[in-house]
Amino acid sequence: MTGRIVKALSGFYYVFDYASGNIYACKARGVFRKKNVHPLVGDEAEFVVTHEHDREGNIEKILPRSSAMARPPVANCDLALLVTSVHTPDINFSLIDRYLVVLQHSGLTPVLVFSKSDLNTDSDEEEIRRVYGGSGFEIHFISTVEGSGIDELRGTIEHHVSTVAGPSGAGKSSLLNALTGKDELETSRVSEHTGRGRQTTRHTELVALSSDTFICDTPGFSTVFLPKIKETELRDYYPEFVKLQDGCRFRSCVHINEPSCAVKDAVESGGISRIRYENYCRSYDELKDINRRNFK
Ligand SMILES: Nc1nc2c(ncn2[C@@H]2O[C@H](COP(=O)(O)OP(=O)(O)OP(=O)(O)O)[C@@H](O)[C@H]2O)c(=O)[nH]1
Ligand SMILES: [Zn+2]
Repeated sequence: MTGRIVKALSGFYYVFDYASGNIYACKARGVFRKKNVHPLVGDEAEFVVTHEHDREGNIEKILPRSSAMARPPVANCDLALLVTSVHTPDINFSLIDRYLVVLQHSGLTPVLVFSKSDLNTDSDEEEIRRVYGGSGFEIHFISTVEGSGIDELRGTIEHHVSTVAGPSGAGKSSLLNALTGKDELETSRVSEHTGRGRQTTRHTELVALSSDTFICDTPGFSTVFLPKIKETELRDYYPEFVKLQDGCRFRSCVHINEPSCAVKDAVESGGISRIRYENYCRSYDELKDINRRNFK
């Protein structure tokens, strides 16, 4: 049988069986011993059922991973819902643009989710579309208070393993609750050992929304440092720049001081958002600085 590990706790791996939708509590001794593989939440596993009645089994094999993140520790995630509000807290374009670089560098496809749309004016949303409309990233406006935009987002994450990222107070937990139908994912659970008190350390779980749609219940990427890349690579993380770069005179153009630069021309003519471009220049300088210091 084949399924996906949705939880790891106290030596058991909980495997969601693709065929039945049942969850089996599995041991993975053979996998450890023979292959020295440490299964992760998100891994796809071949397993055998040892006790059908108790839904217990044994993992025989971990299928090849396409990716693995550190925080939260999840394998095979491919989409990141980047949740930010326009008001309360106020939008921070520079932070969003850094997130977009970090998420792509981690191998995730970012989806821009602007939360709390019940607080937005029409002109707020027009501005967002002016800044990100050309970026190629998918844009959603949602409100968990009004329940708007949630169904469209459900369509976007279908057939994917998604994680939620974004700054504090953006509405990540509220969105997770709306998508999973669970209440208060974030409320600390009562300790199973003592039966009292509040567990502060949480374990990461994937919630199965269908047999091939999973979402990680622990928001990730709470801090965003630019990845360790060369400053000349940064341009590759701005899809709207990549689209135009063949029009630059120099193939190595980083769109800053070079003459005949199609990206700079597009900023002047309004085809590329000046906000995006200025954030790019700032991050470029920052990376250049870091790389120069590390080289000395
Ligand atoms: N007006 C409005 N408020 C919302 C909406 N969604 C969430 N909020 C409020 O925004 C605040 C933060 O929401 P959370 O879901 O806890 O945000 P979070 O991103 O998980 O926050 P952290 O745990 O700090 O990272 C709460 O007071 C929510 O009630 C929304 O759609 N509209
Ligand atoms: Zn250029």
